[in-house]
Amino acid sequence: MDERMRNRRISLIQCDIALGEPAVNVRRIKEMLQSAAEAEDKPDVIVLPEMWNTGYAMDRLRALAERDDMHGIRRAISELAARYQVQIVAGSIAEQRNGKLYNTMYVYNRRGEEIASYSKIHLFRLMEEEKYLEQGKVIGRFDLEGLSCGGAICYDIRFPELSRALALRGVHAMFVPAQWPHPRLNHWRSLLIARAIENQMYVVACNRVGDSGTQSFCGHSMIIDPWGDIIAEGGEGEQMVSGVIDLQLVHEVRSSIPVFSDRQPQYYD
Ligand SMILES: NC(=O)CCC(=O)C(=O)O
Repeated sequence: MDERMRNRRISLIQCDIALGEPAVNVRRIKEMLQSAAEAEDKPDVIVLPEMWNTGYAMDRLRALAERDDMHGIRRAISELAARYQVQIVAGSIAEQRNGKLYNTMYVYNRRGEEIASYSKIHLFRLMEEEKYLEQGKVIGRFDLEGLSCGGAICYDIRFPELSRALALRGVHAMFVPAQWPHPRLNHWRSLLIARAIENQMYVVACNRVGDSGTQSFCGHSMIIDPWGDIIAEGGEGEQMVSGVIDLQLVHEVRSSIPVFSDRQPQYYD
């Protein structure tokens, strides 16, 4: 196997988000994407956090959420992916489609083509998502140059059924954009590690930092390998968190403990 296809460098942009300021956020994210893509150790994949265009400005979301590319978000990310020939898991954005609001992840290949989207399935009541957002109805699967990937957005990681459904569809790496606040840092870290161990897959999770209203977001973006070891972890400030993932390790872990052949689904429902 081509070594570059096997080992991939991933960079997570752990950043603050300006509440209800899409123009500010788009400008900052474009700058950060550009500097990530121009880094000496250029990543194969760049990952962004959840709802990075608006933050949780829920009561103003109908006016602020992206519709008809009004802030040029999808076009801008696509152009950056193509210009730097880098793959981008563009976190998620608040968007309006057919009059409904969604929290949606978009994914771009090195040619700037939009290859997948996933709208958050499990809406988080503590941040009033269920009042304002429509839930997604389809799980998110995509392929990054031979790496079989899945998407889960923040609260989704509390539902092991979703990551297991992705694993059963052959996923090797689950990407998790998030806006996860204190005081639940231990849940964030433990759930991500558990999802990686139980599904024997990489978990690549990009959280935001900074304060917004009463919330203080805890960062600690992480790349976790299929054995559950943390290969990169951020602190609580703005930073790039980078690491290399190796598809071969997924196969090695899955053959050392054959969890998928030992499942007994006839007893689970
Ligand atoms: N944005 C979210 O989905 C937050 C989820 C969260 O904080 C949790 O504890 O779950």
